[in-house]
Amino acid sequence: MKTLTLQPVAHVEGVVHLPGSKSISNRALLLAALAKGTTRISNLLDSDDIRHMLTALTALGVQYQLSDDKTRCEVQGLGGVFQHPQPLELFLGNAGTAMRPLTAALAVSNVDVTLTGEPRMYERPIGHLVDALAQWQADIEYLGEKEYPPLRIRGKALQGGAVSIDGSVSSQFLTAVLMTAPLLQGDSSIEITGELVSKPYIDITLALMARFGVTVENQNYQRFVVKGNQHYHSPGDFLVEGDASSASYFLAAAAIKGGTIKVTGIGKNAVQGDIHFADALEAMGATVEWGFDYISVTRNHLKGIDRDYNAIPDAAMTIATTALFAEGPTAIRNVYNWRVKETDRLAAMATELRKVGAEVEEGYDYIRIVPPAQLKHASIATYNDHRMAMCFSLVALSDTAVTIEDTDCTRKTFPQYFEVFNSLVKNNA
Ligand SMILES: O=C(O)C1=C[C@@H](OP(=O)(O)O)[C@@H](O)[C@H](O)C1
Ligand SMILES: C=C(OP(=O)(O)O)C(=O)O
Repeated sequence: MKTLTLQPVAHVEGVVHLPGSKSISNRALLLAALAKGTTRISNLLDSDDIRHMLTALTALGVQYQLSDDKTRCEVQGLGGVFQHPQPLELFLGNAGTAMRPLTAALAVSNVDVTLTGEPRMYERPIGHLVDALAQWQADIEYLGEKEYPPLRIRGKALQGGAVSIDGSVSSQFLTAVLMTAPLLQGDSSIEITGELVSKPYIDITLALMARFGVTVENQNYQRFVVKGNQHYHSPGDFLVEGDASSASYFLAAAAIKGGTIKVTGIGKNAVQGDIHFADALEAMGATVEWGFDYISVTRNHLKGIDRDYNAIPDAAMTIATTALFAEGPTAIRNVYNWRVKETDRLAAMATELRKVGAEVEEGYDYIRIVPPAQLKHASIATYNDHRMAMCFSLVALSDTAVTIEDTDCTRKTFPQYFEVFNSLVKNNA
């Protein structure tokens, strides 16, 4: 286990060329695999979550060529569902963007697959997705605890029709159902029950499906209608946007200790909801500039704000540690599903923020943070959660060092995170 102590940072500035978006990389790979034609993906993310998707596609017989640096991938589409009738086991780590969409795609394919993962994956619910697929007569069996992976999927052609899906725990379930719906034999309609969480990720899904030639009728995020018996079609070249969630750490660093930091690979028209993290920083007082292919943030006096972050749960974690540098309290509300991600993020965040001296109130679906007058050095546990490690690096932007335990957990989405962070540090400027 690698532990890293970051010394106090006096100043940050620079430019970061963002690695590709995790959410877009895994969607693009799956749709490219199912599509007719060859897709040349560039700026693909190279991280554990993407590796799990690639390994699964290989096992399922998909042909692709990955560049040496793993950021370009040419995928030969199957032109339809997966064909692998022999029993197969696929290990998907803790990648929600592999587990959920593959569950649905495999349920309509000619396969007999067992989906496994890391221990934490077996604590992350998938019942709402399986319930929805069961309404299409999918054959999915829980091999462990009911409503959790591992799963055995005996895929087959499915007719489609009307289903309802609970959207209140994870949008990835709806994403999975939507991406699979065109591959059904008949038309389908998907009705949402409960408050749909993480809504902007549905926009990513619909945008990607459109790039691969399939349109969905979106009735105000309450009902979606999709024609059956369709094919995805390769767009030819596909460029993955930079990862907006990964951008949040650098933009926050600038707001706290800039200088100016510019991130490139995303901009004002990006499809990822997490670009709106910059709006939260602006509301806290930072100066934000938007270009077509960049966002830049410059330091200003920060004040705490009280907001609903349901739309951007990943980037919202970065607000929790930015709050340590703001005047007054900060509240992050309506993030119940932090509890079912890489760890129980509400509990983990509260525990670790208290270690550096903050006064924290943890509710069922919110966290409220009062910054201390003086941060304390602490050894931060990361709970095998990449975002805990990345968020807490910001503590070093004070006159106190911070120790981050198990920095390797950033491999899930951003293996080079600490090198990039260090490249922005200008203590001798
Ligand atoms: O669809 C996606 O790519 C994602 C959706 C979000 O999950 P939930 O919908 O479970 O909140 C997000 O937290 C996750 O990192 C990626
Ligand atoms: C919640 C996350 O991941 P996953 O895609 O596994 O849900 C995340 O990256 O913060």
